This record gives sequence, C-alpha cells and structure tokens, in this order.
Amino acid sequence: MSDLVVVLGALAAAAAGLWAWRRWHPASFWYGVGFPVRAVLVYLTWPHVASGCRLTRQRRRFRLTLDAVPVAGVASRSAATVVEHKRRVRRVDVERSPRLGVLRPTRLGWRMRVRLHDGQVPADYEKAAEGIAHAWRVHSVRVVDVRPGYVTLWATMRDPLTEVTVSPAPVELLRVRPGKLENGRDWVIDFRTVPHWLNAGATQSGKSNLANAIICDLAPQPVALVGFDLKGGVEFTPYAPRLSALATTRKESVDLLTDLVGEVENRMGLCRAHGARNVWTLPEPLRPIPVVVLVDEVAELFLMADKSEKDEVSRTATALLRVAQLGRAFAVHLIVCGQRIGADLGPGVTALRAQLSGRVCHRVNDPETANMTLGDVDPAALDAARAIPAETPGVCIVAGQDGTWHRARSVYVPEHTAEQAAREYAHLTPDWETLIGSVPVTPTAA
Ligand SMILES: Nc1ncnc2c1ncn2[C@@H]1O[C@H](COP(=O)(O)OP(=O)(O)OP(=O)(O)O)[C@@H](O)[C@H]1O
Repeated sequence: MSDLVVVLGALAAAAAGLWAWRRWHPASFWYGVGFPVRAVLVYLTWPHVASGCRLTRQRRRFRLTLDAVPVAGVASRSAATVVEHKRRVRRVDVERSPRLGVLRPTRLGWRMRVRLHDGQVPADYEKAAEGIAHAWRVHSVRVVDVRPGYVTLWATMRDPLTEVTVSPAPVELLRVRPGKLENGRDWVIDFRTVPHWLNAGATQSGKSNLANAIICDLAPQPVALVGFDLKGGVEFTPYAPRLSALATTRKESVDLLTDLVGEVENRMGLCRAHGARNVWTLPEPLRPIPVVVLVDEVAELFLMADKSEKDEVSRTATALLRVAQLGRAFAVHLIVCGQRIGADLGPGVTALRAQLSGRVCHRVNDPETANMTLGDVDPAALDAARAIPAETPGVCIVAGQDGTWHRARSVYVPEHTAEQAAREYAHLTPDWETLIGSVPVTPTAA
C-alpha cells in the first residue's frame, strides 16, 4: 500500500513539474517533451489521418492471407491440403498513405515534407488541410513550399496572429515591416520588388492602422510621401509634417496627380538621356528620390455627385492609372486603400487593380471587394479572407511578395505614434515644388 502511495506521489510530482515547465518555459517544454510526443503521435496516426482525409491510394501488394493460419479442422485434413493452404499468399488491395518526411519543430508547431502519390497535386493537400488540422488538434495546417513531387505541411498549434510584435530592423530603402505573417516571419513589403499595393477592408478592419505602420517605417527613409485623403483630410493631415504634398479635395487631387504624371515623365526623360531603363540604373548622384503615394479612400476619387464632376473624375482615373503603369521603373509607388472596390466605381478601377500587384485584403463586407482584391490570386485566399472575424482588426490576407498568399496581421500603431514619427522625421521631407521642378538629390537619413 505504501509503495503505491509513493508511486502515485512520484507521478503527481512529475505531472506538476511538467505542467510548471510548460507554463513558465513554453519553448523549452515544447522542444524537450511536447514536440517528441507530438512527433511520435503524428507518425503513428498518419495512416488513419491520410485515409480519413482521402489522401491514400489503393495499391496491389502480396500479402499472407488468413488461409495460412491453422484453424480448427484444418489439422484433420490431408497434408497436401495444408501445404496448399500455406501457399495462400495473395495479391490484395492495401491502402498506402503518402510518405512523410522528417518532422521539424518550429516555434509554433512543426513542418514536414510529404511525398505526393502519383496523380496527386498540391491542391489535394490544400483541400485536406482543414481535416488534417482537426485530426492533429492544431490551429491550422497550411501547404507551403511546393516542389515537384513534394509539398511541405506547416502545422501551427495556436494562432500566431493573436498578438503581434515586430522587432526593429535596420532601415532599408523602400522596405517596411508592417507586421507578422502567420508562419511567424516578419511581413515585409519591399516596394522595389512589388511597387504598388491595394489595401482593401471594411470600416474598422485595420486599413488605416496598416497605413500608419507603413508611414512609421517610411518616415526615417529618404523618400517623399504624398497623400490623397478625400475624407476631408482627417486621416492624413496629422502626418502633414512628413508629407511632401497632400490633396484633400477633388480639385487638389487632379492637380497633384498632374504633378505626379509630370514627375514620372521627367524621370522617364532623365533615364532616356542616360541610357538607363529605370532610375535604379542611373548614376547615384542623378537618382531621383523615390515617391510613395498613399490614397486613403479610392472610391472618393472615382465617385461623382453629378455630371459636372465627370470630367474631373475621368482625368483623375486616367492620371492614377498612368502613375500605376509607369511608376514602377521611375520609383513612384502607390498604396491604394479602399473600403469597397468594385467595377461599378468605373472602368478605371479594374484597370488600376491590374497594376496593383501587391494585395492586402482585410475583413470585407461584400464579396465583390474580396473578389476584386484576391479573386485573380487564388480561390483559397478568397475563402481565407471571407473567414476573417470582426474581432481581430488588422488581420488580413497578403498576396504579392513571393507569389503565394499569407494570413498576416499588422502591428498595432496608434495614430499618435505615427504622428510622432511624422514630426520626428519632418526634416527629411522633400519640398514638393523643388522635387517636381528639378532632378532632386536623395537626402541622407539623419
Ligand atoms: N493590427 C491591429 N492590432 C490591434 N488592433 C488593431 C489593429 N489594427 C486596427 N486595430 C484596431 O481597430 C480599430 C480600427 O482600425 P482602423 O482605424 O485601422 O480601421 P479602418 O479599416 O481604417 O477603419 P475606417 O475605414 O473606418 O477608417 C483601431 O482603432 C484599432 O483599435
């Protein structure tokens, strides 16, 4: 009896120790105990999981059948019959699950390679991912890193986007880190790789927060920031110290877009004169300063109250489209935000969207906006965007940088932080008249 008490006491102490270890040192618990246990379970249960998720294939294999097992009555048969029974090795149908590679631990779960059966495609695994996640009792399973004949499954045990922080990184020209991706990596927007971005989302979905995060990261960089805010300037006026130009009415928008198109044409002429294909191949002293244009609510630029505005709207749409088409090579970049983006805003919208290769889709109210933002990317991205809950503002689907799409969340940047950044780096703001009237020299960050 006393031995039993000692054993039970030891087990209880071990369980309490494991619980405390897990609670206070989650990472070391995961790598020390949690992950090996999970790995064993994943390998052991994989045939059932694959079968349940319809990832197995029927194969013909030789198998010893039960006929070879002596059963009651067989002993009484003749020796020849018994030998015949023992030769009963038959070809039967067996279920083969896809071969699993090595399970590698990650901070939030694990990743592993899976070898596709003949005839399978990565989309089969994308379809099965939700079922696999339930079978493994994890938050999500995503298909990443597709290679010929292989996919990598990425399992995360909890939503990494519940709390998002970004560690400061060295300032790199036109590169910003507005948040985190679901896979735990920093969300990087590199305007030199993807020059123009569309940022869609319903009200209170986190669009302005993303704009704040981008402004904070761009403010210390040698770039000119330009704003279009037709909601009366309420969004961007607080950042005016760091903005080289701000348009808050349609008339101002038309003028500013005319300036921008003129600037793009100037840069084009400069490149032509020096035999350069884009501003990045110009000699450094001649290289013009990059311009990042933020449009707060694109629908305001396209909507007209009456016919008298038709001409202005069409000039605005044409100029914006020209900036999008030509800006890439001449370091003029766009971030176009909007609550609702649909073909009904005008023919220019669809053409503009085609030029905005970077896409960010927050929670949206109407399927058409999600369709417009991600419909030409991947249907699975569209489904993921529709599933974003209202209680997680800032969560979005990002497509553009690496050819795939990710769930991501911007880091929370309150307005006063962005305003503070705008004031702190106000001395880096290039003067707009000087910028469009000359070939400016890039100032260096303080
Ligand atoms: N990444 C985030 N993390 C935490 N909270 C966030 C995040 N992004 C936004 N929020 C919260 O959601 C609120 C709404 O965000 P935001 O103002 O950016 O939405 P919006 O889409 O611009 O809305 P509107 O179109 O009405 O201006 C913010 O006040 C903030 O409290």
